[in-house]
Amino acid sequence: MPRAVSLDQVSKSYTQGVRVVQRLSLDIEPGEFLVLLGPSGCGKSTVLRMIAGLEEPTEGEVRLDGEYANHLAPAERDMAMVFQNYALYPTMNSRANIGFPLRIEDPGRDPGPRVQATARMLGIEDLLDRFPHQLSGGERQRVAMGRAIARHPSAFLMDEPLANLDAKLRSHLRAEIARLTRDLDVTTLYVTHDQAEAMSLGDRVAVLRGGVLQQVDTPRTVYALPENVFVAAFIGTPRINLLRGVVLAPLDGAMSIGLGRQALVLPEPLSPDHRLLRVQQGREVIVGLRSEAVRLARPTRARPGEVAMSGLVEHVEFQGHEVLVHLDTGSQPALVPDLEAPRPVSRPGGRRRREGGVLDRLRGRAAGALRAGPVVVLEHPGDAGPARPAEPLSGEARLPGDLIVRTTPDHALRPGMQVPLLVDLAHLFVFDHDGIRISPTPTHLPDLQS
Ligand SMILES: Nc1ncnc2c1ncn2[C@@H]1O[C@H](COP(=O)(O)OP(=O)(O)OP(=O)(O)O)[C@@H](O)[C@H]1O
Repeated sequence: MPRAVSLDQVSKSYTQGVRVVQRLSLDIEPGEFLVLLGPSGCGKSTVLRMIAGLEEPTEGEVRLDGEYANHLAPAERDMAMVFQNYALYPTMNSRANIGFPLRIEDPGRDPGPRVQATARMLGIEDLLDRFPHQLSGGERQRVAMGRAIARHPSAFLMDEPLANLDAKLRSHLRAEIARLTRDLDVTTLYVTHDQAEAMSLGDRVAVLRGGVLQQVDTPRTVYALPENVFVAAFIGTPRINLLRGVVLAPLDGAMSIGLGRQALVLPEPLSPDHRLLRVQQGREVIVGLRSEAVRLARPTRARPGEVAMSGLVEHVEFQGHEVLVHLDTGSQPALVPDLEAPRPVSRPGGRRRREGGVLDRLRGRAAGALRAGPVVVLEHPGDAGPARPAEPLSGEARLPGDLIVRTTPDHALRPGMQVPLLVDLAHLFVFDHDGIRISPTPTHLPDLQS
């Protein structure tokens, strides 16, 4: 039977006063494939290890099928773990590696038939007599999977199992893991920092930042309705364009969002989401435009809901089937500091290291504004001392230009060209200065009690 796994207000501190996981609540349904996604050091493995019983929560409850389980030893939890480094016994061949947990579980029983059936399922029958050093990385990971599957556990806990493999093998094994877990009808918690992996595997994706859960939902929803700017920036390639804007809502004129030298004029009649932006009049916001929200086309080609802008080509990135055009539109990018930075979320003595005056003030103001905790992203380079570039996401460096647009390779584009753009306002995200989504309307309103 697949297991229900619940975390209720779980926190973990390794050092007094430093919580690497903060009041995390999460319910994983029996048979569900849930991916825990976040940058390095955000506490993903710690969560997995607490569920496995390898770490004890400092506060809160782990429940298995609704039963309190904090005190249960790993062996009593009926779960199997698969790690990034395979963790195979070097002196045992694949047959013995896969059969090992079966022999521990029931020394009197011959593990042979179960090992053989597992190997057949994974297509590794011809590898059974080989030792780990005689296997490639992908083959080793298959054997490690076999060892986890053979026991017929009620849950799989996978910690970046594909991280050491090349891209092609990764995508192949990803499909295999999806098929296997579906066929075996087993609850799976899968840890990764690779958003593409998370999106392709998960029934739901839980995004963690600094030990705090930001959002948990289906891949489609976290992409289409990110609750805050961190989730928006972490999910999707190329990374969402985030621009600093100001809401302009004159009583006697059209509403617009000023973006430096240009403005997005919101078409009349205003949509319900855009109407709600009126209360932000005069306030600084963050505008999020995924690359599919903007296209290179003349104003005369505008479809309903599209508004015109223009941009100066700064850099053209040829990718074969498409081209990424980096443009200067005269706006300022909103940076997302610590997107990738591993760091403790609090320090002994209570206060965090000072990272910049405005940033700290905003972070304080945002505290408690969202169940996920503070998500402050609007950086004022002028106020915060020397400007710090945003941390690159998964190696993706932010190249010149404030807007990246995807287009087909048949456009002859060169740096220095001024090009017309159409922005589809149906794909416009607006986040407030604390980084919380205000348009489309948030699904979770701030909890004023907390
Ligand atoms: N045993 C430990 N003792 C002290 N600190 C620890 C211990 N294990 C983890 N940490 C710290 O806890 C934080 C979260 O670590 P964790 O391994 O859970 O993150 P992660 O998101 O899985 O990172 P990665 O993707 O890099 O593996 C990090 O700051 C890490 O240094």
